[in-house]
Amino acid sequence: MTVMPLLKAMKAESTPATRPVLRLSGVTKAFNSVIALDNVSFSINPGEVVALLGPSGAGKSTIFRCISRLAEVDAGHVTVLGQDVGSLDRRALREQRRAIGLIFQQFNLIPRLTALDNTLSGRLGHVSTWRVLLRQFSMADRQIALAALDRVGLLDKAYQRADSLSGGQQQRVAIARVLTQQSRLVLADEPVASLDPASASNVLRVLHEIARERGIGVLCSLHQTDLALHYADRIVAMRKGKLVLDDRTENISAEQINGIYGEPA
Ligand SMILES: Nc1ncnc2c1ncn2[C@@H]1O[C@H](COP(=O)(O)OP(=O)(O)OP(=O)(O)O)[C@@H](O)[C@H]1O
Repeated sequence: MTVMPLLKAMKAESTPATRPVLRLSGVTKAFNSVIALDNVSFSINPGEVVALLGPSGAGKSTIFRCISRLAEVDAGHVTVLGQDVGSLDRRALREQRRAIGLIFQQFNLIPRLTALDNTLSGRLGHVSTWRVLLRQFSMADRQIALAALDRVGLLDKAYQRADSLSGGQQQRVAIARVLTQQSRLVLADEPVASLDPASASNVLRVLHEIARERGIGVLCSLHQTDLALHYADRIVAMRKGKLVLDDRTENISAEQINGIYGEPA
């Protein structure tokens, strides 16, 4: 099968469900005397890009950690793809973590591997671990990965080492990996913080497009409010552990945005 028909087939099978892919209900988390999250509730629907804003120390990283249960909540619930994260046993938690696509500020690619091999590592949840370790991927897996690289505009770089790519290109490989993983929820922790403005826009545009196309819900922490207003469907803003704004981007004024960062947190 060539790359394009496979890409269409992947689109067809990923019909968006209607229930939220992520829901936080009354999530509270304290570290000793510091209340990092104070009764935080919001949800993300399939196909929706939600920008998570807030000054340093507002609680953004803690939200990511509670979603992947790297931190246990003190109260409230986190529901990922319909499952209460807190109720999962170790095996179910491992499976759920594999279903969540992760995009980090520092790309987290394996530098000496090609763009294609890095993209193929997104098949980890779909094929046995030994196949991944020995890089024994089937032709179908390779086609899925090549289609994903094509989608992010990097098919011509498939056999180039990751460390020879620009930052923006590496981040697009990370998006291709998420596509190959066929995740329905993507957590992007400051994905464009280390990119120049043009590359940052390009990465967020691709992220927004694939969210729409595949019905993927994206939670993306950002420090650049202009990019959030341009590429996010909704903005969720935190301040001192409290959720202070949750609205569609088109309803949000410059004043509201400035208010998030107004005084030091
Ligand atoms: N492991 C920890 N131990 C103690 N305090 C913590 C821990 N993790 C976070 N905190 C505190 O919880 C609060 C929220 O921190 P968090 O890292 O979630 O903020 P943030 O919005 O991600 O900030 P930044 O934008 O700087 O990354 C801060 O006051 C922080 O000092």
